Amino acid sequence: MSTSFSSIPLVDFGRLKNPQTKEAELAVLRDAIFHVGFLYLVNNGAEALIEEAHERLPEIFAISSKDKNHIDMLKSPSFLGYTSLGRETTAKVIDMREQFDFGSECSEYKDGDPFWQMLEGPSQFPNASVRDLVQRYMGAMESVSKEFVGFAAESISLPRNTFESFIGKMSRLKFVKYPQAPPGSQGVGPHKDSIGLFTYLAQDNVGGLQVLNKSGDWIDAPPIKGSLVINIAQGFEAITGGVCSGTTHRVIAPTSCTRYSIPYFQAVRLDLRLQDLEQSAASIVARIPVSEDKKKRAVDVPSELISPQYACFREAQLRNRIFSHPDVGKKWYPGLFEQYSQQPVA
Ligand SMILES: O=C(O)CCC(=O)C(=O)O
Ligand SMILES: [Fe+2]
Repeated sequence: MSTSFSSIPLVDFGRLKNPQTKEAELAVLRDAIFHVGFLYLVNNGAEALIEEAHERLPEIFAISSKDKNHIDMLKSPSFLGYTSLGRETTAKVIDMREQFDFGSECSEYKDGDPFWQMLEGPSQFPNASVRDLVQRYMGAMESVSKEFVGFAAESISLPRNTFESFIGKMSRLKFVKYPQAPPGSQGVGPHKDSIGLFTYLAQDNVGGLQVLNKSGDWIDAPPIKGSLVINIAQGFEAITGGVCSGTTHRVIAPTSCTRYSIPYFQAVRLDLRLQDLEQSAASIVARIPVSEDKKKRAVDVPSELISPQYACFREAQLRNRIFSHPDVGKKWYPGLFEQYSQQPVA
């Protein structure tokens, strides 16, 4: 087994569901989880909806600035809504992308709730037809992702329901537009997804997504029509005690056309505290067969969720949102913004 991958493995959902092929496909999934942290899920059953959503994106991004501003993310302490080009930052560099962030339906923040509960709240939609599309799309992703974590558990020799109790309330969905930009521009900078268990990404046919391997080389994740690119996010990394680590990735901005993408971030429970997690992680980790490949990546970004600096997931996640969207962070969480600005992630 090579320790540094040079391509992204492909997992067939149909084969996972078929008892005749399940074992063989679980071995492919296990390899992807232990060695790569990224995979393509083909035959996922959401192909028609993925195509429909991608067909709608150009028209959705073409709505007027007035309508976009009406649902600006600045209005949302839950970091949901519209973000115009140049207002998002990753690894301290501005990302060349414009986006709408949505969340699955959940109850509103009430007076007396802990302040971090504001991370989960109502979405802002530009119109009813986008709301309908988002709700259908999130429903489909919720089913795929729930089934997928079951297979992920089985692939690493854990009971199928191991991760179910870690799934959070509000998953997030983004519609993203990367405009044509000068060569070498940052679409989104190197990062590990902080806000969930796994991310399920539907790319268009342009390309530009790259994944960091253990030798420090950037490996292309070229588009495969109808597939979902799934990657381990920091929640799953933390729950497995860092054994199944998240993989750093980035997007190089397109130089000759616009690129669109739709990432779905499967929620992890925000109320988990590091100490609860340490206990659950210990029992999970004890049952995971030892990976043959523990090699750390040569170059990497730190994982906020497993940093001892943050007491719990919600704090780590809040910090991540505040840094990604500093204008929203400053407005709603000015004290934390100041405090986190002084502290690099350990
Ligand atoms: O747009 C993409 O292909 C990836 C986006 C991404 O990595 C993210 O939003 O976390
Ligand atoms: Fe990402």
